[in-house]
Amino acid sequence: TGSTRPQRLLRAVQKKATQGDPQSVIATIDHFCRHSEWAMNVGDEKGSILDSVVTELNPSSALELGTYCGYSTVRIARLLPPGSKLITLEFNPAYAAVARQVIAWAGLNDKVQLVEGPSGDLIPQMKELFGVQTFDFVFLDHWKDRYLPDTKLLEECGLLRKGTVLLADNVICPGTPEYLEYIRNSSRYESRYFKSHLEYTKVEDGLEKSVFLG
Ligand SMILES: O=c1[nH]cnc2c(O)cc(-c3ccc(F)cc3)cc12
Ligand SMILES: [Mg+2]
Repeated sequence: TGSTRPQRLLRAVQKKATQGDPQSVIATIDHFCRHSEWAMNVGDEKGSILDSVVTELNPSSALELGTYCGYSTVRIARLLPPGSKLITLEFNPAYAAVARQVIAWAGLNDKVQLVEGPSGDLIPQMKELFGVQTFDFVFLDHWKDRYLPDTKLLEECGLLRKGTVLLADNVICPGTPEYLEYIRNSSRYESRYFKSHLEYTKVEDGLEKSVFLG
């Protein structure tokens, strides 16, 4: 009964990062994943692209699918304007428990609502449970086989508006071919691929940014 990798990542954050300082939490996790144990955070290279998309959009309401240890949650929430809200969905309770503590250490509790459960069940409840009208920004980073069904669900539940930006991680590695096929051929989206690398490696990966046209 040893510790898990997410628990060791959390321990590194609580040991080395400054409480209330999101940048130091980000830097600590990147150092841990580069020099101690690889973990599936979006990472610093793709994370910079994520930062530029969020900064340009300045969203009031954002959704993240797949919290894991909270690394991208912290990256996004630190850039949000006062009064805005990031809802992040995680179905693995062990990951959620670690992420709550990482988000708290970064001092971002007032901007983030972490909800445990399967995205397919939670997305239809967004309006009634969290008073969401539509999302300005959605970061897809949970499971490759859920990207397409969850995107269709977001459309059907009226959670996207003209101009909503979807940003999808891992469209090359592990790869989301059905999602790419749909989103790149749909007249309801304008898409662009940002070539990058799998976190902390030289393997190709990238982010797909898609604007919903309504
Ligand atoms: O399952 C994943 N969810 C979200 N993000 C991921 C991510 O950024 C990377 C990977 C991943 C990539 C290569 C590999 F050899 C093993 C795992 C998985 C996920
Ligand atoms: Mg990912």
